[in-house]
Amino acid sequence: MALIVQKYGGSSVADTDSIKRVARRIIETKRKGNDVAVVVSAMGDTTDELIDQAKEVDSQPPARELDMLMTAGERISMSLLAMAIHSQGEHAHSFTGSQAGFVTDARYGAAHIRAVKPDRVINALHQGEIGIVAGFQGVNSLGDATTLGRGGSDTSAVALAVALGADVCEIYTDVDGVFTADPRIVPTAQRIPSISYDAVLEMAASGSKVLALRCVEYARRFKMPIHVRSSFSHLPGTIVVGDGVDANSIPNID
Ligand SMILES: Nc1ncnc2c1ncn2[C@@H]1O[C@H](COP(=O)(O)OP(=O)(O)O)[C@@H](O)[C@H]1O
Ligand SMILES: N[C@@H](CC(=O)OP(=O)(O)O)C(=O)O
Repeated sequence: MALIVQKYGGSSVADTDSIKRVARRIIETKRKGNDVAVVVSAMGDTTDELIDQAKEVDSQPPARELDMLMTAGERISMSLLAMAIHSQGEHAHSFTGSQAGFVTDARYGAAHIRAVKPDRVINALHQGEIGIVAGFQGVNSLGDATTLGRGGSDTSAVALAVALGADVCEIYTDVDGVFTADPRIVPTAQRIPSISYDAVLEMAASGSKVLALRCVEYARRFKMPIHVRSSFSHLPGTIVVGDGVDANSIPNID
């Protein structure tokens, strides 16, 4: 079967009921016979709330401390998700960005991934477990926690998918894929069934926030297929691949 990386954004894990729902979805993919590694974002607006709290105690928080604080959001969701999976009868093991081998440069708040060495995630998969990785974070050469910039979990997911040699990186969100415009603002927007990296990069560059720009650049560089879909439905979503690649060749599209 396939090796699938699934990323669940904050909108998909906004509360504990949502975390249970996402756990069911992950287990469904695993029980179809796939190996599954998951990247998870902080619950709902947690990252914004953490930043607000930082500013309440220090109007100019040191970047190192702000990153230390922000990485806590994803640690909450990753461990709750591992527990929800456990309670539904499967084995899961959660990892911080550092534990999952995300080595970055030292730019707090806007760190760039230098290397991904996910040995512990690979071991978990070999044990038949589901690996859960905190998105949006890594560790610098000083051993300090770093964050990748807002929306950085998409990039974490593609980078993990590339490092694991996954067959597809599925990005789960709260809309049914990539649309011609933001479907929450433009009700007549149409879902795009499949789209090239270049076309989605143009959309991201012109302000569409459905996928982070760096995540698409990373996917294009390593030819990693991305499947954008809703965690609230089983509708087909949007496949993002290079020109000439058959979108139907991507696993787990039903
Ligand atoms: N072209 C587009 N297609 C789909 N969604 C879009 C588009 N442009 C903007 N969006 C918005 O992106 C949102 C999903 O991104 P985001 O809120 O960051 O989700 P997540 O928490 O899953 O990362 C959707 O709710 C939608 O309003
Ligand atoms: N939690 C981080 C990282 C992230 O990517 O979140 P989301 O996947 O919910 O956009 C942020 O809010 O920026």
